[in-house]
Amino acid sequence: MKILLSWYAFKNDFVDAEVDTNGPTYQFYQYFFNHDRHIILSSMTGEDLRLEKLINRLSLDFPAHKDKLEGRYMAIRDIIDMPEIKTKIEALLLSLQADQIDLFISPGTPAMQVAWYFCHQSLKLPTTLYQTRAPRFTKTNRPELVAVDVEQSVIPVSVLVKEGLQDAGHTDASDYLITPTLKTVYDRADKLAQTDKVTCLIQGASGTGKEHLARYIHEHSERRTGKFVAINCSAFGDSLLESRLFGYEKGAFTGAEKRTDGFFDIAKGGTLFLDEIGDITPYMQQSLLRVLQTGDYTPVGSTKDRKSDVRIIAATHQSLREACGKGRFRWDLFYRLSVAELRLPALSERGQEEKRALLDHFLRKKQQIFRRPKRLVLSTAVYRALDQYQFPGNVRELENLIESLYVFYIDKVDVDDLPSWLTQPADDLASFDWSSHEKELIRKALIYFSGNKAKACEALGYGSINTLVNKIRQYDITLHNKAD
Ligand SMILES: Nc1ncnc2c1ncn2[C@@H]1O[C@H](COP(=O)(O)OP(=O)(O)OP(=O)(O)O)[C@@H](O)[C@H]1O
Repeated sequence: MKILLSWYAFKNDFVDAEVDTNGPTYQFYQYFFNHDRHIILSSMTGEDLRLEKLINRLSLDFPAHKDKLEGRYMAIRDIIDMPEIKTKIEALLLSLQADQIDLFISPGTPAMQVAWYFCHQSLKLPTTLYQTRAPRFTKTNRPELVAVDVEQSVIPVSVLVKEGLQDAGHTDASDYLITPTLKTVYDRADKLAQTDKVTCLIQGASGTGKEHLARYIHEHSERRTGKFVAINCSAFGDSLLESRLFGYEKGAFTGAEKRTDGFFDIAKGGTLFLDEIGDITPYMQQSLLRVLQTGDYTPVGSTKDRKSDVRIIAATHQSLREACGKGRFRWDLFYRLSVAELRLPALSERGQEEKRALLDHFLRKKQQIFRRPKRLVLSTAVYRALDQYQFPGNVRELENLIESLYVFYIDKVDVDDLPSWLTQPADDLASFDWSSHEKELIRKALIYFSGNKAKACEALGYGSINTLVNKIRQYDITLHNKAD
């Protein structure tokens, strides 16, 4: 099925509160619409008169398409909050992934357009971005449809968004749910926050709240007036990571058109959070060790050192001690980083009561964010299903689930509304040996792509080549026909 998705334009699709036949949505129907279905998105929670008006008018003027039209309420709290918009359309796009999806990006706020762009670039779904050129800018005096040519990337969207919005994160005390199993770790974090630059290493599986804890330390320290800058080290190769961290001089490399600050400069007086530190190469380990030992760093292409004034908080999902034992990570860097070590438990280690407490916490939080008058009510069967589900993606998976329920449901949720993978009987998966399955997949991908790791990495959907390299090492995979 070929689906068209678009926001409607609050201003450009209307004149004097009536549908504008020269507006982008109307004109799309006049000239270009050849789809099986069109979902028009509204940022409101419901009862959006404009959306109803637009759908009625399009149905009336283009009766052949009447049954293809559908309005969808996305309840965006702040129409320029890109991460919020991105999260919601990401959930929608994933639910449509079996179809061909055209994204008409002309209508909507700039944040909505950027969110389409990020989702197109990173989700790797069969999406195409379209915009229209208004008649006054075309030779034919008719609108023109322009496909936006954007390469899809292997860098996860979280990295792109995080990088683009370093200042956007803001939390208050109620954002931190400190349940009994987290009490000791957050108490230690409080003590650490009282020191100025003491470095810290947070260990925990993906989604357990490492960045959340790092932000807590920052916000409870004297450094809270400075910036909290987060970077996912595994998403970058050496030269990109080096230039992002330390900055660069004009002309340092092709494309370095002006002197640019790095994250050490931006986070001056604040905190630098280095996620997935275990994935950095020996070269970058050496560079970081130098900053930690001497307090100096050198921008790429410069001969002058700069003084570092950041607290470094590093995080990893793997055991760095083990990596050091195997010679993959430097012990001296490990000791410098782990002056204070904090470990976050997986959600499965935290017990049912804490899982329920987190569920309630996110039901409450998301109600505020979505500005819903009432909290979403989950049926007893939903609670039972969630009790049984293991949440391998930890707190993040649980939070995303509640968020997507708020996107699609207004008042209550029953067990049939849950995604099917979540309600599968647990013993279907209990005997599933993920490691050997993954090892076999990697081996086959490498053989298929004649040992080319970049292609295998893309096909397997790993965010970075380092992840693949580490897994090859971890599973001890050897190929006889290596050719990369
Ligand atoms: N104690 C907590 N209270 C409330 N929300 C939390 C808590 N811990 C984590 N979260 C939420 O869970 C989500 C995942 O947390 P976070 O991004 O910090 O995980 P992470 O361990 O850094 O993940 P990754 O390793 O994949 O980067 C975030 O949206 C965060 O707000």
